[in-house]
Amino acid sequence: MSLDEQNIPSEAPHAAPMEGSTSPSDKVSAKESLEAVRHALKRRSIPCSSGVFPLGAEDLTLFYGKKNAGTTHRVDFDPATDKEIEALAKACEPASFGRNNEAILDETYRKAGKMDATDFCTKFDPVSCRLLDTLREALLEGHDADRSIRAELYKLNVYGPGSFFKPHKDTPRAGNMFATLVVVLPTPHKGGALAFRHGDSEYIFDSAAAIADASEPSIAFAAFYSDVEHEVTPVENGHRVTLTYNLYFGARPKVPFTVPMAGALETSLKASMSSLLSNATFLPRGGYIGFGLSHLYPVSEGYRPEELKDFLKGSDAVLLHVCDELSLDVNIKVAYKNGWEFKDAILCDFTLNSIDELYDGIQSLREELQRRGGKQLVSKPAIADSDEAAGSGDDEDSEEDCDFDFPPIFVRWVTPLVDPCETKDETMFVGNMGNEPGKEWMYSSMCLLVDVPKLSERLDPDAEAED
Ligand SMILES: O=C(O)CCC(=O)C(=O)O
Ligand SMILES: [Fe+2]
Repeated sequence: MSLDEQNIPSEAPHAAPMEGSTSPSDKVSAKESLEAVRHALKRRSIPCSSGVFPLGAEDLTLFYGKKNAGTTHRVDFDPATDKEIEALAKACEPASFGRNNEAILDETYRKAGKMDATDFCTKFDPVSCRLLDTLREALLEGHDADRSIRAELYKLNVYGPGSFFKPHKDTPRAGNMFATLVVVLPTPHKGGALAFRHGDSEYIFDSAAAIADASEPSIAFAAFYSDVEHEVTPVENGHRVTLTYNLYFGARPKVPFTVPMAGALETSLKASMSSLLSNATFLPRGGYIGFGLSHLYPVSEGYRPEELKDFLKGSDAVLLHVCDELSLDVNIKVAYKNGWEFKDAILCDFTLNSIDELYDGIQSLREELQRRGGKQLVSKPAIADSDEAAGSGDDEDSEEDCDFDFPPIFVRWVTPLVDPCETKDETMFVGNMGNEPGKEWMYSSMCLLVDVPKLSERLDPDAEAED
């Protein structure tokens, strides 16, 4: 089960499975099928897997010390003494955060100690203790479940009383970096919960309480897609010691190890999409439908959005898989927009970076996007109110009466484009805030553009287009 698949309510709007059907559905309206597709994809659950993992002190021994400092310290969590933890806290440096390329020290935003991975060594290994195996099922889709995940140790952090880290997304460092793992070591403390936000949902994981309540010695863990907004709430007492890992997609095995299983999301999405596509009132003459992806994805200058097909997360990966199963032609596009509205967006199959530095104002950006082949987006409702009543099901994608600077592309949106800067805390601009400076890779809002064939071809895929 993917992180996004958890908590899928069983009550979904009615959608008749139409797989294998050769006649148009007259029982379920296109609107109902569309609602069922939207319902399946709704960002209702937090893409996070968290809990406790039983582990003895012998697996947690920590050594630390600076190069050429002459001394190395050892901490055993059986349990560690206050003196040992205080010494560890003292050996840390103040943790900065990233705003674009800048490393910023600002204790009103992040108050914690950090130790770089070069200055410590831990016996804890998420691979050999099988924590990563436990997480794999939640992190990867059924069809990806035998894919390898590489865990790169990133930092050790110590949060003393009053320490916290305000909302941010974790800075992307590569196209295949997709998730973060936080491991909370068993030291007595209170507070320092991890709070996550995605879409309209919020989830709080009180790791301190989880460790205290565990029936056997345990660490606490939380693994989440790195573009999911998260924060560490203030530590009330004691010290919260964490190890963080960046998780990367490994290569897919050439021959699958296991027979892939469809999850609940895949099953309901495939049924509702099949139902929609076989409805005679839905786009009888064909056209593009767009799905704003639920997650943000790292892109860098010159990156081709199509490369992302290998790195989609959660429900986005399921959506692509379902489109493939339904033999639909799918492209990934990036949307560049003017201001905070997508109404003037330009859809591109190339990416730019450092926009503000490279282009002098929005007009020259538009010109550059046009020069590179970007298309002016004309958004349309997936089903116009009049469509089903009129029975025509598709209004003309007409250029008449419209004033286009350059070639338009007409898209009917099933799910909206996500604003990369959306945050619950409107006093902050989290779009460029990360846990590390860096602008080489930036999160971008992407969409799947699906080319829906005309009705006769949908119902009989073997029939050649006659006109
Ligand atoms: O320590 C934690 O729980 C999370 C820290 C974090 O969010 C980060 O390092 O980016
Ligand atoms: Fe973070």
